[in-house]
Amino acid sequence: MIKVLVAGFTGAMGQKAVHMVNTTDNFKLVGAYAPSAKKINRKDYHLDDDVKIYSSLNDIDSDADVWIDFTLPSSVYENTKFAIQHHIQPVVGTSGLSDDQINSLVKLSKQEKVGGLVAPNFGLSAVLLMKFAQSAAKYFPDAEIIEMHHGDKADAPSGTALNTAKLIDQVRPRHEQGAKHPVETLKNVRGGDYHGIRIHAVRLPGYIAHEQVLFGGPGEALTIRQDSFDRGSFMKGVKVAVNKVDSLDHLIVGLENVL
Ligand SMILES: NC(=O)C1=CN([C@@H]2O[C@H](COP(=O)(O)OP(=O)(O)OC[C@H]3O[C@@H](n4cnc5c(N)ncnc54)[C@H](OP(=O)(O)O)[C@@H]3O)[C@@H](O)[C@H]2O)C=CC1
Ligand SMILES: O=C(O)C1=N[C@H](C(=O)O)C[C@H](O)C1
Repeated sequence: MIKVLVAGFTGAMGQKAVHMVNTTDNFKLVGAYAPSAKKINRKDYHLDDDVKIYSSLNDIDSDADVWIDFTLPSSVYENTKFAIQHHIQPVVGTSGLSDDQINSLVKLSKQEKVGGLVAPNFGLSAVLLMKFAQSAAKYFPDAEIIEMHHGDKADAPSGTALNTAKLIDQVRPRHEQGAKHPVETLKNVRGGDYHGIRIHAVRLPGYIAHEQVLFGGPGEALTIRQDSFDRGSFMKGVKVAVNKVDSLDHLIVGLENVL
C-alpha cells in the first residue's frame, strides 16, 4: 500500500487527485493539505475520517510515502523542499518552478536520497506534443507557441509551453527568427520571448488546457496541437508517477522518464 498526501486538495486538480487515490486499490490517502483546510467540511472534499487534514506546512507530521502537489507557483518550491526533507517522495504537477529552484531541489533530493518527479504536464497528449515538437525543431527552426487555458489560470506562460520552448531551443539550429527591425504598434503584441521563441498565452472560460506549436518553413508549415478536455486525463500520468517514484534515487523532471 502506498500512503499518499495531497497538497492543494481543495483545488480543481487536488480534487481529481483525491478521487484518483481513493479509487486506486494500492493507494491510501493519509493526508490532505490546503491553507483553507480548517474551514472545510471533509465530506465535501471526499476525505474519509482517518485522513489527517493540515492547513499549514509546518504542522504536517505525516507518515505518507508520496506527496502529490497541485498548489500554486508561489508555494510549490517550499512544499517540495519540505517533502524531500521529511522523506516523502514528491510527485509535483504545480507549474512555476524556476530552473534554479529545480536544480536546488534535485541537489537536496540527492543528498537526502529521496526519489521524486516534477512533470510540467501529466497528460499523454502533451508529453507527446513536446516530444514531437522537439523532433520537428531540428528541421523547422522557426517556431511559435500558442497555449490556451481556462480563465482562472493564474500563471502565464503555462509550464508546458515554457518547457516546450526549452526543448525546441535545445535542438534547433542557431539563427535569427522574425523581422530585423520589428515595429509594434500595440505593446507585447508578439507575445513572450524565450530565446527568440514567441509564446502566446490565451485565457478564456470554457477552455481547460491546450497547446499548439506552429513551425514555418519556406513554402510550408507544420502545426502540432494537443487538447486536454477533462482534468481527469492528467490522473493516468499521476498514477504512474506515484507507482514509480519509489524506484527513483533522486528528483527528476518529465513524465516521459517513467513511462
Ligand atoms: N502538471 C500537470 O499536468 C498539471 C498541472 N497543473 C498545475 O497545478 C496547479 C494547481 O492547479 P489548479 O488545481 O487548477 O488550481 P486551483 O486554484 O484550483 O487549486 C490551488 C490549490 O492550491 C492551494 N493553495 C493555495 N495557496 C497555497 C499555499 N500557500 N500553500 C499550499 N497550497 C496552497 C489551494 O488551497 P485553498 O483552497 O486553501 O486556497 C488549492 O487547493 C497549477 O500550478 C497548475 O498549473 C494543472 C493541471 C495539470
Ligand atoms: O493550470 C492548468 O490548468 C494547467 N497547468 C499546467 C501548465 O501550466 O502547463 C499543465 C496543463 O497545461 C494544465
